[in-house]
Amino acid sequence: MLYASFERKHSTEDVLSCLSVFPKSIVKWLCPAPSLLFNLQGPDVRSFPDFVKIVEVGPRDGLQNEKEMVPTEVKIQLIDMLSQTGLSVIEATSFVSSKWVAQMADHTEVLKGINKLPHVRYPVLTPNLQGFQTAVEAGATDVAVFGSASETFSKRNINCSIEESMQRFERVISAAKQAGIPVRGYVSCALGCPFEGAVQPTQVTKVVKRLLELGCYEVSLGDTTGVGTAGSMAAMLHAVTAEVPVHTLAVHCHDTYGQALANILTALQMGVSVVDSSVAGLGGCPYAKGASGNVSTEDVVYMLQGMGIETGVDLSKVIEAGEFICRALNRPTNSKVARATKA
Ligand SMILES: CC(C)(COP(=O)([O-])OP(=O)([O-])OC[C@H]1O[C@@H](n2cnc3c(N)ncnc32)[C@H](O)[C@@H]1OP(=O)([O-])[O-])[C@@H](O)C(=O)NCCC(=O)NCCSC(=O)C[C@@](C)(O)CC(=O)[O-]
Repeated sequence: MLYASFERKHSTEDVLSCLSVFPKSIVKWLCPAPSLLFNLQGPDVRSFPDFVKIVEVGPRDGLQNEKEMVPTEVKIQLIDMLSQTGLSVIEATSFVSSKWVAQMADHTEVLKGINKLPHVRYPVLTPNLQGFQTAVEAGATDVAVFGSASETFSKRNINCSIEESMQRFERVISAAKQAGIPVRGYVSCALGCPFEGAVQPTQVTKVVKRLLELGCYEVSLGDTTGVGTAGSMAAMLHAVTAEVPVHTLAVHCHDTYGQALANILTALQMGVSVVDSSVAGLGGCPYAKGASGNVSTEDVVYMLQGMGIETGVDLSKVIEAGEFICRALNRPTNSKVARATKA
């Protein structure tokens, strides 16, 4: 493992120079755009953060793709178990149309049924004003809007163009401001689109800037189908952080191609300190066929612990929550750490 001998106190330059001893052929194999990653200099290179905020998206992103309806009480118990792990943000559900995502139709019951702890935030997805209003009636105090860097994905996922989505979000954000509710933003397809293929970093930057200008406090960059590599993550973040402060960004990596941890590590190296993940690696997007789950929370916490980076999260309790939901869904965990721990 390339980063096995890394200690947080080593400078990024040390790590990069250590990596450069690998033969070019291995480097090429590891990363299709090694020159970008290994030539990071100046503002791109930062020291790793001392603390990483983990945004748990399992109850929403993890469960939304389940074909069989997951009982509402199972969703509630999962969120209540996750609330006991030290996580400070748990995305609870989404107020989308049940004709589009039937699995989230019990959003109100879920949000009302969970035992909300004062130190935990429970954001919910709200694609439009209608969703926002229903969410507020159900007691939401934190919401998220979700856009895309790809026109085709925007149309398939939320039935409108990117420009139309921004107009919808403007209305949501304006209503949220009046209600004193913070709004997070997502940009899907930040590293590639299942319909259009490559997505230009300049296009991602444009959508991120727009969401921040509208009033989102943070924008999560979604590798929706997990096609990204350390090279494309570095290239995209290089472009985005040239235009917006890095502390306003989060990464949201699906692990379809097994690249998620490497991509997260690259993002941390470039100053990102907010990481989305899903307990047991559950999930996938119903409008991105073939996309597997998010990176598992267990694997992210394990990696960060090994690097001496604080998360405030108790790994064993997350593993317990993962075991609970995998039992309920009758399937094995996608977390390698959970599997290894059990073995
Ligand atoms: C956005 C809409 C609603 C537009 O859907 P639409 O059909 O264009 O909406 P509309 O405004 O034309 O209204 C049509 C009907 O939907 C109803 N409607 C309208 N809005 C709502 C609402 N909020 N909640 C409930 N019902 C709603 C509305 O009342 C009406 O009902 P009818 O008169 O026909 O009975 C739809 O496309 C939708 O719900 N899409 C959600 C898709 C989704 O949830 N995708 C997964 C989440 S995104 C994701 O996973 C990616 C992410 C965030 O994780 C990051 C990453 O990995 O990249």
